[in-house]
Amino acid sequence: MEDVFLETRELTKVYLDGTEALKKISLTFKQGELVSIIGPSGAGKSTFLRSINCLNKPTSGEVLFQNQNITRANGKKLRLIRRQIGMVFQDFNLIKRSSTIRNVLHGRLGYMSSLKGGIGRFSEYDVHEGLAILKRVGLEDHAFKRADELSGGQQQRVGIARAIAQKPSLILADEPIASLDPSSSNNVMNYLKKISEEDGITTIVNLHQVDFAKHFAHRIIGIKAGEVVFDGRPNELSNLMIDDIYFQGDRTYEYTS
Ligand SMILES: Nc1ncnc2c1ncn2[C@@H]1O[C@H](COP(=O)(O)OP(=O)(O)OP(=O)(O)O)[C@@H](O)[C@H]1O
Repeated sequence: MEDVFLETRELTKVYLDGTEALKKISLTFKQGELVSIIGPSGAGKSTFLRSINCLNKPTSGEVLFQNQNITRANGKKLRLIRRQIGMVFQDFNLIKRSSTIRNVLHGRLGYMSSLKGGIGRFSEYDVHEGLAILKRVGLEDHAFKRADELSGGQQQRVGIARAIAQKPSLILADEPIASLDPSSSNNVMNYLKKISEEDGITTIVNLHQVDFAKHFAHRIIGIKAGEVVFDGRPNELSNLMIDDIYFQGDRTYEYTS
């Protein structure tokens, strides 16, 4: 079991209104794998991703990250664990009026004293680092533009760059391409995969588009009504299985593979 990097044990989330979003999800993840989570709307994908770093506190069960129990951590310990986990969001979550590079350097804040971080001062080393990271996502020429002057795909690449600035060993991406056109989606997924492979970062990506999951992920996990109903390699995910994951009585979903 030594190559288990991240593990969820019977992870359960029941919201205050009684919705059972996750039902005892037990999974293990290896270092460096790119895993896509698929499933119909309301299946529990976001809840699962957000429960991993306790942004959404699980009701019961445990998350073990490099043998550290995140679910029992709090205060400084939780902050130190979270620093190793980069998040990428559907709506990018950038500071729109700030420059691209400043957004990227926000990923470094977890490494700065709160005083320095609070007034937003970055060292020459940080700026140099920020430019190098922007180069990795092909945005070095946009470093000093305002974030809201960039296209959606470029903004999401800034989101990825900000996550890398954190020097994470795990990236959690919640629907990173849901608001992008197919060409930008392809571009963003290519960068995410390249960085995950080059840096050996375990990456878990929630995706609505099954064809993107099949193309980019090493492994696909299908979640339906809070339970894992598929866990395998992209080539093991048959159309029948996709039907089974998404079928809710009316077969209204679409997939293109
Ligand atoms: N804060 C909340 N309070 C109550 N129920 C919630 C809350 N957040 C999510 N839920 C419910 O939990 C279930 C899982 O939601 P979740 O957002 O995790 O699904 P999802 O698979 O990510 O959906 P989508 O693909 O539409 O984003 C749904 O039934 C949802 O309505």
